[in-house]
Amino acid sequence: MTDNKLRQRQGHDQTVKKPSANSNHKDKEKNKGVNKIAAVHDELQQATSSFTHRFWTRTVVVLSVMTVVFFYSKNQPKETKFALVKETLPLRMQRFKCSEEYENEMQQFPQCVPNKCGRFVADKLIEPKEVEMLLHMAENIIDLAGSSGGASILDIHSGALSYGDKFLNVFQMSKAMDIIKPEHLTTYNLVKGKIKLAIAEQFGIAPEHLYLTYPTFFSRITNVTAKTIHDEYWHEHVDKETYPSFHYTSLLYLTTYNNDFKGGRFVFVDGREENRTTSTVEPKKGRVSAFTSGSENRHHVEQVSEGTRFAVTISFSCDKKHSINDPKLASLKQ
Ligand SMILES: O=C(O)CCC(=O)C(=O)O
Ligand SMILES: [Fe+2]
Repeated sequence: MTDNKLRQRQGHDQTVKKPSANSNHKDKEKNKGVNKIAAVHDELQQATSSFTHRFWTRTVVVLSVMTVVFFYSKNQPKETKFALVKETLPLRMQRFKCSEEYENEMQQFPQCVPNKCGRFVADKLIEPKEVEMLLHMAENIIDLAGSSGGASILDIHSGALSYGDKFLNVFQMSKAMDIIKPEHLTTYNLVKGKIKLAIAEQFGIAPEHLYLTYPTFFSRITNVTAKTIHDEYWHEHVDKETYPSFHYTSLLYLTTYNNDFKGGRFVFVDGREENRTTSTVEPKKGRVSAFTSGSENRHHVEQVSEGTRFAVTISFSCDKKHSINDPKLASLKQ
C-alpha cells in the first residue's frame, strides 16, 4: 500500500471513529463560536443596511431641499437697496447705458438728451424747513377735496386737484387760495430750481436746456381701495412711455417710509424675466430721487398699507415746446 493510500485509509478511519466525550465538548465550543460570529455578522449586516438606509434618506431630503431652494431663489427677483431711510446720502449716483429710445432725440436735443443715463439720490439738497412748508401746503389743500380712491394729486401749474373720481380746479376754490401764501410758491420755485441744477450737474448738461414739464404735481397716497385708474399708482411703468416729452424725472419725498406710512417704497426694476433685479429707494423727508425717464429706469411704487405718503413729482423735458411756467400767486388768484 502506498503512503497515500495508507493516509486516506487512516483519514477515513478517523471520520468513522466514534466521538469521545472530550471531542464532543470541543465541538460544542466550536459551534458556540460559530454562532457568535454569525450573530455578530448579522448585527453588522443590519447596522450596515440601516446606515445605508439613513444615508440615502438624508441624501434624498438634502437634495430635495436644495432643489426647492434653488428654484425658489431662481424665481425670486434679486433685491438691492439703493437708498435706505437710515442713510443720509449727500449723493449716491449710479450711471449706465441709455436705452435706445433716446437715439432719435440725440440729434434733436444734443445739449440735453443724456448720453450716459442713470439715477441718483440726494438727501441734503432740500432744507427741512422747505420740506415742512411744502408738506403743510399740500396736506391742507388736498384735505379740502381728495380722491375717493387711495391716490390724490394737486398740480399747482394746471390747477388740477383730485376730488372723488374727478378733478377740481384749485384756482376756483377760495378756501384753497387762502391756504397758498407767497412763501409757499417762493419755496416751491426754489426747490424746483435746486433739483433742476442737480440734474443738470449730474448728467453733464447745461441747465438752460432743461425745461420743467407737465405733469409736475404733489401726490398723497393712502391705503384706501382704488376707485379709478388714477388711483392705481403701483403699476410697473416707464415714465417716457406714459409721457414721451419726459427726459428726466425727479421726486421729492415729504414723508418717511415706516415712520409716516408703511409700504410705498419706490422700486427700480432692472433686467427682464429671469434676469430681473430690483433696486429700492425708501422715501424719506427731504430726499430727492432723480433719474433719466427712459426704459433704463422702469419702476413702480409699492402699495401703501398704512398711513399717508406725500411726494412731489417734478418732471423735465429737453423740448422747449413742452415747457410749463412756474406757478405765480397772481395766476393762482384768477
Ligand atoms: O411717487 C413716487 O415715488 C413715484 C411716482 C411715479 O412713479 C410717477 O409719478 O411716475
Ligand atoms: Fe413714474
